[in-house]
Amino acid sequence: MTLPDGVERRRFDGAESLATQGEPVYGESVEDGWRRWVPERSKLGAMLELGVDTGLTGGETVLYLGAASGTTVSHVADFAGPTYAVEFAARPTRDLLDVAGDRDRLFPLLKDARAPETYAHVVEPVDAIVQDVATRGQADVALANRRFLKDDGRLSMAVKARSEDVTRDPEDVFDDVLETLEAGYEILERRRLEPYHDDHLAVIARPR
Ligand SMILES: C[S@@+](CC[C@H](N)C(=O)[O-])C[C@H]1O[C@@H](n2cnc3c(N)ncnc32)[C@H](O)[C@@H]1O
Repeated sequence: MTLPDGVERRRFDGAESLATQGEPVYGESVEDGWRRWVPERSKLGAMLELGVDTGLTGGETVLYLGAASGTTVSHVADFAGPTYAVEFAARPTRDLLDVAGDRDRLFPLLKDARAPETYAHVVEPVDAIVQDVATRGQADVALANRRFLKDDGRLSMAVKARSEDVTRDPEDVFDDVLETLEAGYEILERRRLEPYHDDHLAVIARPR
C-alpha cells in the first residue's frame, strides 16, 4: 500500500509517525512544518497506519462526512484537493471554520449527512468519500451520499459498532452494516482498527 502524495513517515520525538504539511490543529507535534497524524485520534489515520488500501493518492476531490472539529479532515485537506466537510453539530463546526481559515481547499458545510439534497448544489462529483459519523444507520448515510461519488471513486468508511447497537457482538453488527452497504457498493476491504480504535471497522468500497 502506498501512502497518498503529501502523506509521509517522519520522526517525532524519536518515533516514526505519519504526517502531513499544514498548520497544527489539535495539539499534535510539529517538526519542520510536518504535523504528526495521530492514529489514536483519527480513524483514517489508523487505516493508513495499518496499511489499509484507501485508494487515496493525493490531490483528489473529497467529501468528508462527520468532520467534527476537524482533526482528521484537516490532514485530508493538507494532501487532497477540494475537500467538502459535512458536520451537523454547530459547536464543532465553529472550530472547523477556524481550521478551514488556514486551508483554502477545505469547505465546511453545516449539514445533515442523511439529507444530501441539502448540499447537492454545492458538492461536485468526488473521487473519494471519507465517512466517520459514529451514528445509527452508518450504511444508510454512505448509501445516501453515493450519488456524489464518481464511478471509479472510493468510499473509506469507519463503522463504530456501539453506535448501531451497544448490546450486540461487534462482528455481527459489522456483518449487518456491510450487507446493507452492498445495496450500492462493492466491498473491497474490511479491517478492524485495533489497537487504535476499539470495536471499529474500516470498510473500503466502490460504487456498483
Ligand atoms: C466520531 S466523530 C468524527 C470525528 C472526526 N471524523 C475526526 O476524526 O476528526 C462523529 C461526528 O459525526 C457527526 N455526525 C453524526 N451524524 C451526523 C450526520 N447525520 N450528519 C453530519 N454529521 C454527523 C457528529 O456530530 C460527530 O461530530
